Amino acid sequence: METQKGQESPKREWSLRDFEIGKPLGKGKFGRVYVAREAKSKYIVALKVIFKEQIEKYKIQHQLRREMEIQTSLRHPNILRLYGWFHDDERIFLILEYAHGGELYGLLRKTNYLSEKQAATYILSLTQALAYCHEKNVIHRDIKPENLLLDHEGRLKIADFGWSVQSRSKRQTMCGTLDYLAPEMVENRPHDYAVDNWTLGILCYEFLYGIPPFEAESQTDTFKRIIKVDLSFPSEPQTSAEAKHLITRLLVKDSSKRLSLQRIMEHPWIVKNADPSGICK
Ligand SMILES: CCc1cccc(CC)c1NC(=O)n1cc2c(c1)/C(=N\C(=O)c1ccc(N3CCN(C)CC3)cc1)N=N2
Repeated sequence: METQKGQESPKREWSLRDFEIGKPLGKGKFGRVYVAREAKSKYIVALKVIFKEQIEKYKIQHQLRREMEIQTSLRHPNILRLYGWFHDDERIFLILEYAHGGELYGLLRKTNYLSEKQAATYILSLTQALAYCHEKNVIHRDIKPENLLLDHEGRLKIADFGWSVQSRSKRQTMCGTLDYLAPEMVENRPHDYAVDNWTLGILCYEFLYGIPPFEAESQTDTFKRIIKVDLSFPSEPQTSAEAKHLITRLLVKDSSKRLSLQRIMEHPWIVKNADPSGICK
């Protein structure tokens, strides 16, 4: 945590005794996430509890280690902080930034779809976070609405460790949904940074229409629609030509032809609609 003067607190050894545990935020295959309060500073965090026997069982120690090292090294306003971690005999505890606003997915479900200003603001935040990740050679953040949180001011936070912990409020199709995967991913071809540009196109469409563009009854049909880039825009709700232009320039099968992150930030729809502060009231 930052101390009052805002400089980093020294790397100290944390333990469960340092925290008062609150209500569970979600649960799943590897463990649960709770609200927690650090006893001395009263600082609110989210505590992700992962069971060691689950990690041994699924042989993912190194993946977890890599994800934790990446997450600890990332410092960006739109990426959820991992402050530190500790463990006891049977569990590993991740001390995470607490996002008071909950899941963006919840907001999307409640309002069906977002305004162009809100959608553009979140796409800009995601683009800036991804540009930062790509600078640090981190690709393929698993960005789908279920992995996006909102802080107390409504600022977007990418909250994934590439670590699927299923929580109650997640879509059933969540586990293994193909909706967000680029053609090169679903065709199991080598993928690079440009998969994230594709996913930004998917999310922009879903923010504006409330459903991902290639949604279909079965995974096989979604698969077919993705590799065909079978993209069409519903007549409702009305969206601007610029918004459709941006989506069309991202959902391109040839990954080298997708709009770059820099060009997304300069796109007329983003420049006109996004709130640079990342907060759109
Ligand atoms: C939930 C466990 C899980 C499974 C899979 C992936 C992820 C990453 C998003 C997670 N979450 C995770 O790691 N999380 C790390 C987190 C975190 C989750 C979180 N907050 C919440 O989950 C949350 C949810 C609802 C909330 N509401 C308050 C306002 N109300 C009106 C509505 C409810 C407020 C906060 N803060 N850091």
